[in-house]
Amino acid sequence: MTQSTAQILDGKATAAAIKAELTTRVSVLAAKGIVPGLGTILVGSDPGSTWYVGGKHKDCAEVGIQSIRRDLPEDISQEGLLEVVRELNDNPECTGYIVQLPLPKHIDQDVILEAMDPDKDADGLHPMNLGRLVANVNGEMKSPLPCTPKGCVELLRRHNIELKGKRVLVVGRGVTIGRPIGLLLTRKEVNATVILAHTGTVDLPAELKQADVVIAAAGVPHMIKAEDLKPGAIVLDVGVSRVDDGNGKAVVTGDVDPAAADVAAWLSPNPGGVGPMTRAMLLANVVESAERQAGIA
Ligand SMILES: Nc1nc(=O)c2c([nH]1)NC[C@@H]1CN(c3ccc(C(=O)N[C@@H](CCC(=O)O)C(=O)O)cc3)C=[N+]21
Repeated sequence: MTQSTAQILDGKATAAAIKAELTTRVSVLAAKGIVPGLGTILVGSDPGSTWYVGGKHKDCAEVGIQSIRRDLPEDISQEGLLEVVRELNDNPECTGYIVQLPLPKHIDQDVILEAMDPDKDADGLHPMNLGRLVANVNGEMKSPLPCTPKGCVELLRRHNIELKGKRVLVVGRGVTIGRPIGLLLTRKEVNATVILAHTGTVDLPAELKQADVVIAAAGVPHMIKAEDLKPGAIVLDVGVSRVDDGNGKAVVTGDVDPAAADVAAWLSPNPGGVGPMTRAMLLANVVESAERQAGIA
């Protein structure tokens, strides 16, 4: 076995630092009589989703954000879910909210996301906010950004890693990461060159070999092999899969083969990398939106 050489992109420590900063900003808002409130809508009782939603409420308590929870049965109708969406749109205590994904198959995710008030969209997944991200390549973004892409950019920025002029390969075209992240990375303040690979890509190893930066967001356990990477690459392992550990216990597994640590210059661990950053960026979106509503930002 060769020795691991990659430096760690520590999402856990970085997220803790961001949460401390957000706690201060929440107390500034509190002094003006404003309490940000995050709503969550969870449909069904998938253990993974239930765990994520629980984590979001814990995070809120840590930084002083109020949280509002709507747990709904798996068999709720689309109209029933829309009613809850409208209730949170109109609820003044809820300054931002998320609908936990995935939704059950009988519900049209696009209809639900479009029914949200874009100003309360804490995930940055409303088509209005995704559209604003498409339209704006320069200057300050005044609308919420998708949490995981925002977390990736922030994780690199806080490790002083510049992407200007670098060739970035994004693997995966999902709406929460793969499709929006290129829009962020090609903004003028980042200036990366981005290639988006997906299951229709013909020669993924050839693309990987040329990439200075790899953002692995396919959700396929260990699909990115160490031998395919360019030596010295910067690798963000974003995919999350739950895999049986052989003893009937589910363990979180990323998209990147652990041996990548011998080839990459920087590697975000999974767990402990982009996941905690996603959670921190959700809190940041809630605070930023409350600041905008208060006329501070
Ligand atoms: N509307 C919506 N917004 C989301 O942001 C969203 C979603 N739906 N559906 C599911 C995915 C997944 N996701 C994660 C969040 C945190 C960790 C996280 O903090 N993971 C820890 C612990 C991992 C563990 O032990 O389970 C870590 O990486 O260290 C992971 C994954 C948000 N998602």
